[in-house]
Amino acid sequence: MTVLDDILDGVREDLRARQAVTDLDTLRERAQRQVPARDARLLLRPREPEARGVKVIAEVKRASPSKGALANIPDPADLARQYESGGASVISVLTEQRRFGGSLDDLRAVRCAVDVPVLRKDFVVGSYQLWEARAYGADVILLIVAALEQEALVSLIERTASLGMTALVEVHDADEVGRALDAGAQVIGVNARNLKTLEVDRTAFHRLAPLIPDSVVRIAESGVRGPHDVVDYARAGADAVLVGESLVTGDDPRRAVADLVAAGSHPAVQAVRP
Ligand SMILES: O=C(O)c1ccccc1NCC(=O)[C@H](O)[C@H](O)COP(=O)(O)O
Repeated sequence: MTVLDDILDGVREDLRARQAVTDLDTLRERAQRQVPARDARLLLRPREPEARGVKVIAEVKRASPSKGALANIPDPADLARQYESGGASVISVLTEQRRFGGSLDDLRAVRCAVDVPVLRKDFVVGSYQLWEARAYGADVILLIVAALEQEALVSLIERTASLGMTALVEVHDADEVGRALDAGAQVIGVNARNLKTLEVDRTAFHRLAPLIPDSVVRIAESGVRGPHDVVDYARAGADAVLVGESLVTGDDPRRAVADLVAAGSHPAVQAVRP
């Protein structure tokens, strides 16, 4: 059994428990009371070329299967405010509880604290979680190709769009890039972390980005240690980087995000983008 399989087993069990407490109709009503989802795609890839550069998606991440406990984060709303004031374009909130220490309450707290779009980062296995995400104020949802059959992926991408949200479709290899494109993904994240071995290979983005058409937003996920990695991903054509560990383990998250944003928007970086 892989780490991903193990995570998915726990996710399904926790999902059944939540479904027993809150039925879909109740969730739908809550989702309909939310303000419409914000357009994350346009923030990650602005129309004006001069506003481009590499954007930063900053993650609220307490723990991980690869590293164990990372940071205490007693007030995720405060951390999200610091990320936003450092210039993050999107805030990612890990809501998986068992391995990442996150929750839907974290998602709600962050949603209430910031104006930028919020990503629910979890292991989605069914549409109930999309309604949940919208009901708690998410604008973006992560869909991991490796965790889904193709039919489910297609239908979850469609459902995400019908809820007004943006699907960030995560891939790890060329086969998954093909599946994401066939399913209609408009935003693709290449995760440098192998979800079977947990090893980080930053060259994955360089290999897979050329397979992703220009019309699709390209995000480099995982393993960003500092501005030099942003510059490196810019060279390979990233529109954005998704960063967790290096932000939550540092002592000044606002400054750390600001440094990444500065690297991503530097004229020299713009010049090396393909
Ligand atoms: O972070 C992990 O160990 C992990 C293990 C298994 C599945 C997913 C995992 N992480 C989720 C993520 O994709 C990252 O939180 C995100 O890309 C940020 O990565 P990092 O900057 O390396 O914390």
